[in-house]
Amino acid sequence: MITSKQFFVSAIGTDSGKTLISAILARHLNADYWKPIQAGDPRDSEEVARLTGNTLTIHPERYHLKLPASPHLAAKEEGITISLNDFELPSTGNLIVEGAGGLMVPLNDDDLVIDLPLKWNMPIILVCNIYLGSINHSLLSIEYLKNRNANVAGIIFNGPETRSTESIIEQKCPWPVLLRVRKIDNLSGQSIEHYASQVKF
Ligand SMILES: Nc1ncnc2c1ncn2[C@@H]1O[C@H](COP(=O)(O)OP(=O)(O)OP(=O)(O)O)[C@@H](O)[C@H]1O
Ligand SMILES: C[C@H](N)[C@H](N)CCCCCC(=O)O
Ligand SMILES: [Mg+2]
Repeated sequence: MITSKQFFVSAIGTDSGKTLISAILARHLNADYWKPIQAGDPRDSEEVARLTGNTLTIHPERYHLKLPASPHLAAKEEGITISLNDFELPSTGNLIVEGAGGLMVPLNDDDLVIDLPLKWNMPIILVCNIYLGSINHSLLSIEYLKNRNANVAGIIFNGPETRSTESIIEQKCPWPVLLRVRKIDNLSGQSIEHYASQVKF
């Protein structure tokens, strides 16, 4: 029996590199890509298509909201209430699903981004980008994943090599580091290939 590999990519915050890392993971697994909720433009789906040379299947967003904001707010602006029941996982093999912002970003008054992978029992990959303040944001996210008893495949560091930051997060994190992505000067298919060959699973 062939088992598919499906992961939900979340992060310690927005603008953390989830889209870039989703492209790397999708390339590594030859997986489809799906961004269920896009708030604002440009669309992450277009960036993943560009970075992977239009070779992968990209599933259409369930919501493409105009306002570049938290989904609960962007939806409210358009008179929409997002419900967890609105989302149906694409029926496919390997799949990378990208969240919006971080784990606790609200979809509506009750549900959060993390409720999507929990509903699907989909392993989460947490992107920890590196900046002053990211130790706290990473450890809070890790504690919250534990608190929600989430199925977590591992974490990925994104940013300048900072051993002191990475080692304290690794010490306190029960899941493995799957990849370390450094600043890429010209974001291209080639850089995606380079990192895709380094993913540890
Ligand atoms: N390692 C890196 N090297 C160069 N640029 C990067 C790197 N990581 C992220 N970026 C750039 O930083 C910006 C934010 O990254 P990205 O769009 O992937 O964040 P995100 O987590 O997907 O945000 P969102 O929550 O909106 O989906 C983008 O312009 C991206 O190309
Ligand atoms: C618009 C942005 N690029 C993301 N798609 C949504 C980020 C929501 C962040 C909400 C928050 O944590 O304050
Ligand atoms: Mg993104």
